[in-house]
Amino acid sequence: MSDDSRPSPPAAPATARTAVVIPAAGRGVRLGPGAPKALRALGGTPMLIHAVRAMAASRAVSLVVVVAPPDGAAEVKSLLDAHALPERTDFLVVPGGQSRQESVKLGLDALPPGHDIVLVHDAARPLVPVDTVDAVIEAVRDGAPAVVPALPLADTVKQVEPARTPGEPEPVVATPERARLRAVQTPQGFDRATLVRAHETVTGDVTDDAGMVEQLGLTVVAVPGHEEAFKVTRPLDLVLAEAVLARRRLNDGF
Ligand SMILES: Nc1ccn([C@@H]2O[C@H](COP(=O)(O)OP(=O)(O)OP(=O)(O)O)[C@@H](O)[C@H]2O)c(=O)n1
Ligand SMILES: C[C@](O)(CO)[C@H](O)COP(=O)(O)O
Repeated sequence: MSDDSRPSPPAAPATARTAVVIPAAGRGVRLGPGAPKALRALGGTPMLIHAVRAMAASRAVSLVVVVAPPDGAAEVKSLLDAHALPERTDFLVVPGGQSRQESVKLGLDALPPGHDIVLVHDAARPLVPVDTVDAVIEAVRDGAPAVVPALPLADTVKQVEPARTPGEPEPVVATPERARLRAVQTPQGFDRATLVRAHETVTGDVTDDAGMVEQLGLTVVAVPGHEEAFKVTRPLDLVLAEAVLARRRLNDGF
């Protein structure tokens, strides 16, 4: 942990404008062969478009920056142009990098001034409800420098000594108390200056942006996540996403 002892930034004011960075540059190796994951169809529409619409559904969001596969920025721009999106929201597309962390940084670098709250949302979480997005924004407006949507776990979690050879039995070394564990989702919300500082300061392996803020020694808070905000990672997740979408369409009557 690198606590540089600087004070927490002041709370973003209630009028602060919100921008979203959507890292969408991953290949989707765990989903199996095919187009980059964000461009694969869900209910006939690219997963990325669902994620963009989910973010733009919040009236607080005025800008969405999509971080495209490194050689796919033109294709992503065409996709955004071809789909109906709210007119009150601006869209930017930038090419991404080799890791999620690098892609988020490239998205942050492209943000124009005037947005004091920044959300980071995985393109791979296409079905997050707008209430979850708004709850994250509200917690940042209320003064938290970093906010994660989170859910309690259903499984017991074991810490193991990872096998040197895949498939070998792995010794269990600890069982963390489940009641204190949470599975965290996106969008994760930040005071912009805090997130920029985290990406400029923290190096090494991190799996989410809030973890980088923790390494600055700042407090990250969790708000309730949503079961439909799950990440499409493996083939079975896509089956579940199709089912959730079909149920929504049935309920909405189209
Ligand atoms: N170089 C990368 C890697 C990932 N991502 C994005 O980060 C999000 C979460 O990553 P993940 O679900 O792991 O996606 P992939 O990296 O595509 O999946 P995999 O690890 O199975 O290849 C996704 O929206 C993905 O597009 C990105 O923008 N740039
Ligand atoms: C950011 C994240 O979605 C929070 O749960 C997750 O850590 C991303 O992991 P991935 O392996 O890059 O999909």
